[in-house]
Amino acid sequence: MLDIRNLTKRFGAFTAVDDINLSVPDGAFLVLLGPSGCGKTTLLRMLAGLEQPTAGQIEFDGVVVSDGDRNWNVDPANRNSGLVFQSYALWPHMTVRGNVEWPLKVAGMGKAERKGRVEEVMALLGIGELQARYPNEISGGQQQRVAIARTIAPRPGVLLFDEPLSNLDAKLRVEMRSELMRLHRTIGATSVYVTHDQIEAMTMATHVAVINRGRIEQFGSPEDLVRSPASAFVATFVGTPPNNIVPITRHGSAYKVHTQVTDLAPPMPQASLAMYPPECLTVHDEMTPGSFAMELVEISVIAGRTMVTASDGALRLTAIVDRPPKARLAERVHMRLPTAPACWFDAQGRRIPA
Ligand SMILES: Nc1ncnc2c1ncn2[C@@H]1O[C@H](COP(=O)(O)OP(=O)(O)OP(=O)(O)O)[C@@H](O)[C@H]1O
Repeated sequence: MLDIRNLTKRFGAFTAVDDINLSVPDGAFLVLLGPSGCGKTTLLRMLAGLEQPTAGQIEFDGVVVSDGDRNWNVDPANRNSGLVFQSYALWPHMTVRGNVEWPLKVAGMGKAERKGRVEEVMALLGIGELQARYPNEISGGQQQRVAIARTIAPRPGVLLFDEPLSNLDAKLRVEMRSELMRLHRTIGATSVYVTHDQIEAMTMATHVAVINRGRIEQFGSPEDLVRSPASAFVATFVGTPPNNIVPITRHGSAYKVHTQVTDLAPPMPQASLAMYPPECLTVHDEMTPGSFAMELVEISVIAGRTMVTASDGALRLTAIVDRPPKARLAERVHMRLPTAPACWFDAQGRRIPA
């Protein structure tokens, strides 16, 4: 079990990680998801022991490995964790085999056992044939495999990944994603994976912590986040494409959805943002009752359906529809919302309970 309690990291007056609590069971694949600068790398570095928490504790399998309140930290090499970086950080003067073997040598493993383990992990990552090559003689994707093999060789209980696929091209990323999931199933180590790519998070995670400004916005399964986002931030950060959030304002005795007067009444006075999943919107070539005239800004085919994004300057809406509109880019389309939103948020983006 990985347990994080009241974890805080301040750099001077700036709080990068703000009182985070979460725990995942053994073998979980936890993804830390959030926009640039939200504190996810700082959190991962504290898990790795590279950064000392200002307050709070980290526990691996019931053993405290970092304690910010006591200003105490188990050394990165002695906390039974392994870190895979975005840059592969392989030793350039060592062969593939040498790189994978290195941490085992450092750990004092005997020669015969070492040989067996190196063969085993190289086979697991499919890099056996590259063993005599040097890092500059193999591709980026192969280097990442070597880096992963080197990290898992000493059998760490917790595997930490810092955006490990971000330097790979799109096709290789998808392949490596499946590869990492296979690896996770095989070795079963609890994994923590940092990314700002919500697709990666949604496909790989058993648990996702969405982080915003150093705090957890929501912690749950990928399904929870899409079906039941706890905040407008989560609703617009996850999902392919993400949900639409539309402002609802008072208009005399009635309400307006964006610019249109509506019969819709918010469930509570403070409900001022309505969420509409993209598959619930319709797109029309002509004006229809309640539709918004907007400029078509993006159109693409996704799995045989069409994703249409249109904007009127103040609001941007995305719909997933079966048939593309006649309009071309920069031309006018008419976007229509369903009668009722999927859920409501207050002006601060907090979910209003149904
Ligand atoms: N050593 C440091 N000194 C001062 N501020 C820091 C330090 N390290 C990180 N920060 C700040 O803490 C915040 C969180 O940084 P962090 O690297 O954890 O973000 P991130 O979510 O991983 O972002 P990215 O996806 O861009 O890597 C940022 O505002 C960053 O500028």
